[in-house]
Amino acid sequence: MPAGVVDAAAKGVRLERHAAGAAVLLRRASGAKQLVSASSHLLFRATVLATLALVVLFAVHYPSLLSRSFSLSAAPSSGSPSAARSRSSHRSLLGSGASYGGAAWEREVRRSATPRRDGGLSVLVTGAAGFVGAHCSLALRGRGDGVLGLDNFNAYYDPALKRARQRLLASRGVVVLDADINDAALLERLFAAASFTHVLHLAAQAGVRYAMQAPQTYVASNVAGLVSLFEVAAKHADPQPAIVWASSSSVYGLNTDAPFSEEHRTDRPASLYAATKKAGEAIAHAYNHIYGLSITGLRFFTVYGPWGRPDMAYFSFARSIVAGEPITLFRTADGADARRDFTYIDDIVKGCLGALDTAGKSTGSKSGKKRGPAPLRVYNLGNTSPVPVTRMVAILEKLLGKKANKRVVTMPSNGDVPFTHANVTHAARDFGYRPATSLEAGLRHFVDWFVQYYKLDIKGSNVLAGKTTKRKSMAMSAAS
Ligand SMILES: O=C(O)[C@H]1O[C@H](OP(=O)(O)OP(=O)(O)OC[C@H]2O[C@@H](n3ccc(=O)[nH]c3=O)[C@H](O)[C@@H]2O)[C@H](O)[C@@H](O)[C@H]1O
Repeated sequence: MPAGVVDAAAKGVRLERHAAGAAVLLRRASGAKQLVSASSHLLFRATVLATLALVVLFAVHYPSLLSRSFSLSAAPSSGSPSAARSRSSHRSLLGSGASYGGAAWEREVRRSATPRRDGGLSVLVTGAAGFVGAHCSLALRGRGDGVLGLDNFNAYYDPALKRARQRLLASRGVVVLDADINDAALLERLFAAASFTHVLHLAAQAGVRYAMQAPQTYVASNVAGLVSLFEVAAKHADPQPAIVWASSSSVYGLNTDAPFSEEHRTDRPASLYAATKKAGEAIAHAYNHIYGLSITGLRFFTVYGPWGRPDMAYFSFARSIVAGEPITLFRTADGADARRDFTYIDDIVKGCLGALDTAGKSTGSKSGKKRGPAPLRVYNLGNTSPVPVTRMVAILEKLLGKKANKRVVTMPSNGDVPFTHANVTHAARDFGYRPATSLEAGLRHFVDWFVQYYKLDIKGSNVLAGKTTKRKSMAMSAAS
């Protein structure tokens, strides 16, 4: 065979081998492709299933977040009070979301909300585990009204104190749900479960100076939360309840006319706290005007007493005096003592109940029609006798048997106002409000409770401020 033919034949054989090899490779590649395609189908299905499972889990644990509810928060650094608050609010959403609804839950709500006397009120109390909320809830229950409380148990101050108040209320038959006023779905269910005649809306972010640290929490509670409540009361409650809510003496801001009267200017707030309360009064006007909601705003003046708020000066000073720690007293730039119209809790409770009893009915309905104008009221609830903060400290020193370690500084520009002084003639005229407790008497009641609650050994000064110990069973003054 000629060499050229042999070469060509050899090339042909090699080509055939290559072609066969390529075919094998192609078959293998196509097999691999099928494998890849099959596994990507599997992967896709697994991803879809996992996503569905996550959605189901999310829906079970966070139903409020899937509804119309919302919650604003600052971006707190971890460990700050606002971080704790935000964590707590997260927990409360879990708590309320996971547990509300169902026949047993509705029975509990109705049982707590049902009056036990003829003509009794049925009151939804927001912030019921708070200072004023707990006292008012007990007083309402004490006279036979139905009370259902809610509270988000945030950590602005020691939640253990709020839990202790909740336990006390439970022992008197008042249920306080872990719930946030921004949880619109929950509020709707509450109004569907019980026919509340009234709402006593006390849930709020309190504290004048803390507003500089956590501004968004004030907007979330005092503005968004108020709107959330008004929305549900106006559009979902049938019949609409009458609403009494906590405004503040701080709305008078830089007002210098004294005593402060409801006719005075309130357009110069000195703090964001005051501004959110003033915004609340404007929002109340709009809901009254459009939806015929009966709304009463109460301007509280520095409320104090047993079961009080540990962030307030009288309470934190008592702790510091007992612990031998320094206290800081603010003086105005011209050297005057700051003065407050300190108002005792029992007087405030009487004012709140008086406002509820005289509230007048809402005139709107779920359909959006209102039959006519509904009451829109605002009242000062103060003591009518301002006292220098230095005098308050002197009374505490006497009651605690120990001198304060005082540091006096010029009042920082942090939202504080130099004095407050209430004119209460409108509240006296409309529901007989007459404050009857002197600061000496009121602080005595406070110190009695304080010593008992924290199990303090005052005589031996053997105490640790800030330590919460197991609460002794002790009645609230408002209920006794
Ligand atoms: O009526 C209200 O609407 C508000 O009342 C309350 O605010 P205030 O009247 O500012 O009470 P509070 O803080 O106890 O300070 C009392 C006095 O102690 C002085 N004060 C305070 C702190 C301090 O370290 N040193 C000091 O001298 C201070 O200068 C002041 O003169 C509520 O907290 C608020 O939520 C709101 O309800």
